[in-house]
Amino acid sequence: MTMSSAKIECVLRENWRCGESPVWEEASNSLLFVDIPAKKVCRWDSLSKQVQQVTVDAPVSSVALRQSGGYVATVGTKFCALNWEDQSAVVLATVDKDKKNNRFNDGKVDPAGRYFAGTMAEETAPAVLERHQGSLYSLFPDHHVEKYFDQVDISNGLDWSLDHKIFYYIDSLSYSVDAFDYDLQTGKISNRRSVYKLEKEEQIPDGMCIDVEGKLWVACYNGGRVIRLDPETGKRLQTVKLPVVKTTSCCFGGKDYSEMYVTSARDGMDPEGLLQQPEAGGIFKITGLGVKGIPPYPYAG
Ligand SMILES: O=C(O)[C@H](O)[C@@H](O)[C@H](O)[C@H](O)CO
Ligand SMILES: [Zn+2]
Repeated sequence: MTMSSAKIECVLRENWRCGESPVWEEASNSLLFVDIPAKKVCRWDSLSKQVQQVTVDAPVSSVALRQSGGYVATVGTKFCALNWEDQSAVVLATVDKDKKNNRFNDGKVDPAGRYFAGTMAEETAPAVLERHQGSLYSLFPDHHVEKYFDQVDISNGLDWSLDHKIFYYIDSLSYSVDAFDYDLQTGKISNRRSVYKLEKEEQIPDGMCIDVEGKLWVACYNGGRVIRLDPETGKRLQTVKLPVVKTTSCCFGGKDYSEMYVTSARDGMDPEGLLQQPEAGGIFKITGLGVKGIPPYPYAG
């Protein structure tokens, strides 16, 4: 597989502690993302190169567009609506009320406008946490929450097939990319199976997105790469290495969604690693991949 034309550029070197949940906002030519432990939602304007930030009151693990304006975000164990202008967050629903050590992790909106996000126990160090404490949820447009399953270790990447009939999901510590049958009408999932098991050097699967050919891109935490997978054959099609090891998530954006943006983390790195990887915690842009992505779905509530 050729990948020689891919070009990688660090577009933002503000050394985020744990960048996550990149989302392209076409209307503002911007990349939204979060810094989880810094409790920040960030918006990088790709034209002016300026970053705006909104600080919330708990770790913020994902952000998504909202059809009626503004954004939604998962903050602590709350689904919130975020007003960018006045920097206010309004709670729409709370989960895991009996689990004080839990927080949300990755989240994404489905093609019908439901906001899916899963939880995990708070980590004492990267990937070190009480196991099986998380669950997967979705916030419907009417603000009610449905729970899909529990026993999750680190709820992470998620996306839907182009025909909306499959939901792809990563529980990081299973080292697997899984698929479910998806019923877009009801938002129900069934028939869980694995479509790809990570190889040792690929390390921990984290964020994920789909491209226009229906192939999956998975950011490999500690693996310093994004990999492209064919969920039908279970084969890896491509590996793109980045100059930092803690690659956390990826999305397509830019003109016609022809660029890929990759977030990264610096939390958990020792001083020597930070010296060797000064761009750790930066945001990267990959061009020349030769495949495009699709626009993110906005939350419909
Ligand atoms: O970014 C996330 O999804 C988690 O919140 C992170 O803490 C790491 O991914 C995790 O440590 C590695 O699995
Ligand atoms: Zn993640």
